[in-house]
Amino acid sequence: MTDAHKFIAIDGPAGSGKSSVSKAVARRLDYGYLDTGAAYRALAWHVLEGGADTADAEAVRSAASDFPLSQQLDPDDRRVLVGGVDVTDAIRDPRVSAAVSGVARVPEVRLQVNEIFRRMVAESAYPAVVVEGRDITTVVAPDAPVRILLTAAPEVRAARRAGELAGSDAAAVGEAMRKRDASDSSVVDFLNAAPGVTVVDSTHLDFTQTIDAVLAVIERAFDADKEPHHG
Ligand SMILES: Nc1ncnc2c1ncn2[C@@H]1O[C@H](COP(=O)(O)OP(=O)(O)O)[C@@H](O)[C@H]1O
Ligand SMILES: Nc1ccn([C@@H]2O[C@H](COP(=O)(O)OP(=O)(O)O)[C@@H](O)[C@H]2O)c(=O)n1
Repeated sequence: MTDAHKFIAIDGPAGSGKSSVSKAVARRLDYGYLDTGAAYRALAWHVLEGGADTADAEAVRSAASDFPLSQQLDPDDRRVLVGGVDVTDAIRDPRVSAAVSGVARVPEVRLQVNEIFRRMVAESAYPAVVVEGRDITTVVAPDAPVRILLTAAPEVRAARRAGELAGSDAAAVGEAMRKRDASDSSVVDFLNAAPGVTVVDSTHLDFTQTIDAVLAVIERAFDADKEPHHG
């Protein structure tokens, strides 16, 4: 059994604002923050570093069997290490973004990293942890008290992501994101909300409004919990 009650689960496609919004929400509430995509990215980096291709499922399984990942739950410590090597910046490289879906497609790897995520949350001293990814609301913590799907229109997501990568053109970034979302969504559905999951669509919300919308969902869920139960 997992400590499902400690999960604030947030899923969504690339560029929807999951990391930035989740981090801000965690800071506001003094909660932990876990970027599950960073773990998949770190494993993709690890496969590439070993000279293999992430399209090779056997190579991915082999890299996963020796994957010394170190990640913190502190929203202000974004460092990710693999075997003592700081890969924080390297895992954002377009080369890793292009390779990561190969890693995410291997079922045994998903089971393995899901256990890492559940253990990190269960063992943490934080009262709750904002955990963001693709399958947190559906697979990793389907019993979480708060489950949110963060979305935004594809062109808005592409523009936001392009704004982060210096010198990149929005069309190329959009196309790379579209490809990755298409590949990822054949593994888990993060484009449609599962029953009980609240959608926050940030297409027409600025950053602060999106944080407030997520905080409002959390507040409502915890207030409803405090209501006396009748019948
Ligand atoms: N509602 C919003 N309005 C404008 N920009 C946003 C909004 N939400 C997030 N951003 C910005 O969009 C970019 C992508 O967000 P990010 O959190 O990295 O998305 P994800 O983790 O879903 O890929 C970041 O630069 C972030 O600051
Ligand atoms: N829970 C998760 C999180 C990420 N992933 C994979 O990891 C990749 C990187 O995730 P990310 O959250 O860093 O991606 P962005 O949304 O930030 O672009 C995704 O493209 C998926 O292939 C996953 O399969 N399941």
